Amino acid sequence: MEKYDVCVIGGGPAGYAAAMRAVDFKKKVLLIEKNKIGGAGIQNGALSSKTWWELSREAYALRVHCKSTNVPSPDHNFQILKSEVDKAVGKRRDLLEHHMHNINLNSQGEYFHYVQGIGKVVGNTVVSIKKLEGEDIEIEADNIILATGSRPRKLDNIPIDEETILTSDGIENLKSFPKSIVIVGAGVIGCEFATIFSNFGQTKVHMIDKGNRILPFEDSDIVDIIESNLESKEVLIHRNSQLVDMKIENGMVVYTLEYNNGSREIFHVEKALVSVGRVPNYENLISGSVKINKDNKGIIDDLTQTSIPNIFAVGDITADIALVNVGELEGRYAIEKIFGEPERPLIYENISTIMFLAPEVAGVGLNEVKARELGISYKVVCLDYSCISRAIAMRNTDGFMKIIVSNDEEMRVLGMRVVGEHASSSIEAVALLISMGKGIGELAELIHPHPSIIEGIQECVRMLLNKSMLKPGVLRQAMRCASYHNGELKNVEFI
Ligand SMILES: Cc1cc2nc3c(=O)[nH]c(=O)nc-3n(C[C@H](O)[C@H](O)[C@H](O)COP(=O)(O)OP(=O)(O)OC[C@H]3O[C@@H](n4cnc5c(N)ncnc54)[C@H](O)[C@@H]3O)c2cc1C
Ligand SMILES: NC(=O)c1ccc[n+]([C@@H]2O[C@H](COP(=O)([O-])OP(=O)(O)OC[C@H]3O[C@@H](n4cnc5c(N)ncnc54)[C@H](O)[C@@H]3O)[C@@H](O)[C@H]2O)c1
Repeated sequence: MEKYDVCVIGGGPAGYAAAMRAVDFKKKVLLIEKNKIGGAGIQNGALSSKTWWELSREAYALRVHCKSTNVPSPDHNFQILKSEVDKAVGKRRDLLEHHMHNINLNSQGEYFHYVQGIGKVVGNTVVSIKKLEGEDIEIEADNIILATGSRPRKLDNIPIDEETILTSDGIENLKSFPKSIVIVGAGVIGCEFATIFSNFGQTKVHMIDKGNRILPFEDSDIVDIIESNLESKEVLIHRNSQLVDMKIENGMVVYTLEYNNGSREIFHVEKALVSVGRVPNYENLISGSVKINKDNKGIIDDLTQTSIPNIFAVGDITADIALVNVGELEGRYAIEKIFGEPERPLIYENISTIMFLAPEVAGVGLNEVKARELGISYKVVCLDYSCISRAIAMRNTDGFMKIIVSNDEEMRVLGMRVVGEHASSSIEAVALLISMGKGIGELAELIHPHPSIIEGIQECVRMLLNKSMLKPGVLRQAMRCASYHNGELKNVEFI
């Protein structure tokens, strides 16, 4: 039996990151992937949906431009757009494959090994591989990393066939823009696809969530902007209603909603997208003889460590945060823990995220919803994009930024949210401050390029220190500071 220092099952972002970190330690590592390398990070998730989003933004900007110049706007050809998405996905996958191939041509080749097949843990140090080509084998590994990711959660009463009723995995089966689509689950995936379809302007989008609004985990001031932009593109958000039935009839989706007053309404649409969260892939991964602790959410881990000392779980298989950056962080962390000391603690509070909506929403650390849930006393300061020169130059002042700090003298940064153009690049300075546990003093005196969206951060922080250039007492609609304590939010008055 071939022997390895570590065997990684699953070649998505988390598994790939783990395998590459093992190479740094000069360890013999085997990476097993049953499908295509890259997982949901590339194939039917992060990269493909973001390519659709970028294309849809361009299409929307073109429509707006045509309208303002009184020129007829062109139709968007689905097949041409899809081939662009496929090209982008192919490019990223080729990069990884080229990298894997060439790693074997240089001195690191003795460390990195790859096999395409289905891995299963059959003993504490033994993995069986059902190979795509050739005979099945068993290998021995001192350490095993489970990185088999997640899949879309399905609902018992919705007949998903990935042709008419789809999950995000089935989006690639679309052959043209549907005339209409209902999205069940208005979380991150649901809202990103609502944005994409409505940006192209060829699909009437309906949205349903089990909560009474879209993005139920996000602050309401942010949701208001996203909702009103979606609605301006004629997205129908079903509120105060519950999905009671969905079926496929004559190739169409027929769904029934029940409203709060007990009345019902039936809708017909061409397609449905079900995006109600994801579930970890851990079934058929571990033989019954391997006694690993599980609960109803999946394999239990403590900072990647499972109940078996040499077996670790990283990425979406651990039922916490499902993000590429978190998967990569966990993959690298597990390897560092096995072969040395982790370079940094595994802390989830400072994770940066972007939601690719209209406009984009970027965040790091806590939002107000989470701070209240945790019973944390905080101060929040908000600045509207209408006060930021760059947004004015872009002629797009739709958005705002807010910083949340501890409600004490120190004013430690707890989190930040930005909704608007360039949101993603505005959070980095604050992400760094949070990770360093610093207060806002440093931010107030940083020099930013002009004009840039991040200048708004400085003005927010100066507002907290009562030394902003624009005075919140004058621009009450655009600048706001409030303090939250004992369940009560109070405005802070300035000059
Ligand atoms: C539509 C969508 C959009 C997203 N957008 C973003 C985004 O913008 N930003 C972001 O950070 N995150 C995004 N995500 C989440 C992100 O894609 C995942 O968090 C990330 O891919 C998880 O990485 P992973 O390696 O844990 O799992 P996966 O990417 O799921 O990879 C797991 C791999 O394991 C393989 N595998 C499974 N079982 C076995 C087995 N028994 N043997 C061998 N191989 C196996 C699978 O084939 C797969 O390749 C998105 C997800 C979706 C679905
Ligand atoms: N830009 C990004 O970073 C990005 C993009 C896409 C996905 N992701 C990751 O993928 C994960 C999964 O995305 P998702 O959108 O599937 O999950 P989600 O948790 O973001 O949203 C699921 C939504 O479905 C709703 N819901 C749950 N059960 C329902 C039911 N029975 N009927 C109607 N609505 C129901 C929830 O209220 C919630 O709003 C995200 O948590 C995120 O970590 C990240």
